[in-house]
Amino acid sequence: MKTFKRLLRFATPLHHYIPEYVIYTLIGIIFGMVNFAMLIPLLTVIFKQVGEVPQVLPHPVFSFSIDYFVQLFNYYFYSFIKASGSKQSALYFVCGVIGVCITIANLGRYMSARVMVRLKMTMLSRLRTNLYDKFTRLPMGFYSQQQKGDLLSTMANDVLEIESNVINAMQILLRDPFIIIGYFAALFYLSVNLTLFTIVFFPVSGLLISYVSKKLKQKGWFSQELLGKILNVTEETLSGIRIIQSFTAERFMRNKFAEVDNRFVKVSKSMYNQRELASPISEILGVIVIVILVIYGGTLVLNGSDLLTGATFMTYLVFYSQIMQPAKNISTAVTSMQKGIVASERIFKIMDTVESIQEKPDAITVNNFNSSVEYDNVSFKYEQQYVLKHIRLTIKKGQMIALVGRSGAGKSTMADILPRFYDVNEGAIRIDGNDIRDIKIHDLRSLIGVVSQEAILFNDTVINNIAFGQPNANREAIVAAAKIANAHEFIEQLENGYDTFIGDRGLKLSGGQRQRLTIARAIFKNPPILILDEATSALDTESEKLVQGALDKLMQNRTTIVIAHRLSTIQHANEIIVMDQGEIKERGTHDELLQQQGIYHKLVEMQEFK
Ligand SMILES: Nc1ncnc2c1ncn2[C@@H]1O[C@H](COP(=O)(O)OP(=O)(O)OP(=O)(O)O)[C@@H](O)[C@H]1O
Repeated sequence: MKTFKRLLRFATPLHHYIPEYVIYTLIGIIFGMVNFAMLIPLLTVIFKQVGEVPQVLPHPVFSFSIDYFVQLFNYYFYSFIKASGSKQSALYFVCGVIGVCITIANLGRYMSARVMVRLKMTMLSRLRTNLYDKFTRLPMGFYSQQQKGDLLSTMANDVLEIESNVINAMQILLRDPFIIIGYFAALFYLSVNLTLFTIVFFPVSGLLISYVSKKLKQKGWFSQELLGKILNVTEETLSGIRIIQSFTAERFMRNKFAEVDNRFVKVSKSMYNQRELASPISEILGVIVIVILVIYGGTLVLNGSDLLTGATFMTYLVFYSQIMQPAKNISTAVTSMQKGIVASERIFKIMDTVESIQEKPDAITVNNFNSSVEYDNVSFKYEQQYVLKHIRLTIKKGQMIALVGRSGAGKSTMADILPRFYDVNEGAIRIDGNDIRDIKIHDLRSLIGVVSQEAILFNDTVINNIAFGQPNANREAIVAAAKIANAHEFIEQLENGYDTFIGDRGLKLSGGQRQRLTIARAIFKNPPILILDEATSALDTESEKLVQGALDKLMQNRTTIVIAHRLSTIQHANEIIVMDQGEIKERGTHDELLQQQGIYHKLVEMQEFK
């Protein structure tokens, strides 16, 4: 119930929908019932049971009761026969009333459905947007523990699940109980005896249905989780298709896929089988009651009892049959509601994930970088083990610092903690003397530009990729940035120049071209502090020259941290930091380090040897 209430909050304010919905629904129900009530006069006319037309026809005095409306109908019914002098015209009159009632009832239903569509769309759109916002805010640490497929499944399937289950169920649960109450009132009006008899059936079927739905809830969790796994394998396959094909690992991946798929099929089958059970159970119970009803009521009519005429009994049965559908709807709605609630819980679990990187309420505004970046006794761990230990490093404005060391030494981690992708566990990082945790996150990140090994681009035009996040950027400035990044020439040769769509993740471009675009993006952003994470390591020599040239221009007049494997590119660094197992083992200029004959010396020798 808590989850459901929370879900409803996404559709607030509810008074924009509920009163309107109730009015339209009541119109639908009342005119639907009047429509069936017309059966009594219709059958009476057809079976020629209309008695003598009374001579005096008093117009009934208004009161809000069924009797008033029955008398009003009779008044016009008999006036009509009297005026035309034939019972045939009474038939036309009844049919006319039926036609009008059907139209109004359906109009009411349609309008109430429209209100629900409005509520549904508002709620789903807010839910999706909230989830998306959360995705953009969640820290890197969250993503290293979560699989992309699971998150995509939440955005696509769970939201859809809410659409198809919760909202439809809500629509039914807000409407059909009223239909049932309305029809029961009419049934009581028609025959108290018969109705008391049928009422016993309802709680019995209710208990059965709630038992089935409870079982369904557990499986709902499980099957969505498995669906997420299917998406994970698919996503992995699509992004690694080149490797899968070249390693001829298709069969291996297929087996992996088939394994999760089979488990999903098994769980889904059993879940659907149970869900399907709800409907036949209620149907069988329903038919049993009707049979008993027909025997009991039919006997009364056959015995000529005063309690029930043939026409009333027939109408009673029709009214009763109208209860079956909403009753069945409710039972199905309860089970789908459970399934939808499970999906909502999954969405809320993500929404409730604590954002470990928080901005202090009194965070300070920083617009420029003036003197230094300082790692002051910084220690950091992702999980149990520290991967950075007591790091002390000061980078003065305009300096270029290079981080080198074996794979896993902690170089990328050093870079990631500067824009607060992760927060340090001990010590502090300071920019111009301010602890970065005291600075507004937006301001901090605006000071820093990152060019990483993997060129991350978006499925958009060249221009929007360079001026990423700034839709109204100056075109000339963009072109100037591309020129500095050695990218202008190849962009010009693209089909639509700067307006060319570069495909999913920039797949229409070569590796070097992609990298130069990311450099152009960094140049355009023009941040005072730059992090270059092995930006040239994935390129061939020709491409590397172009990219390195672009990088050199990018680094001019900037404070730069370079993570490099190719030591030739960092010989001019103001300071080279040699890291190993999370610690700084050596530091100094290229020449100083060579003289030390330590780790750096060995690394250089190894590369020269290559
Ligand atoms: N998201 C993560 N969760 C847990 N451990 C991590 C995570 N990222 C990195 N590590 C671990 O932290 C240590 C340092 O990793 P880091 O990526 O900083 O090294 P690196 O020096 O940049 O290596 P490389 O040169 O191979 O990129 C490694 O032992 C690595 O296994």
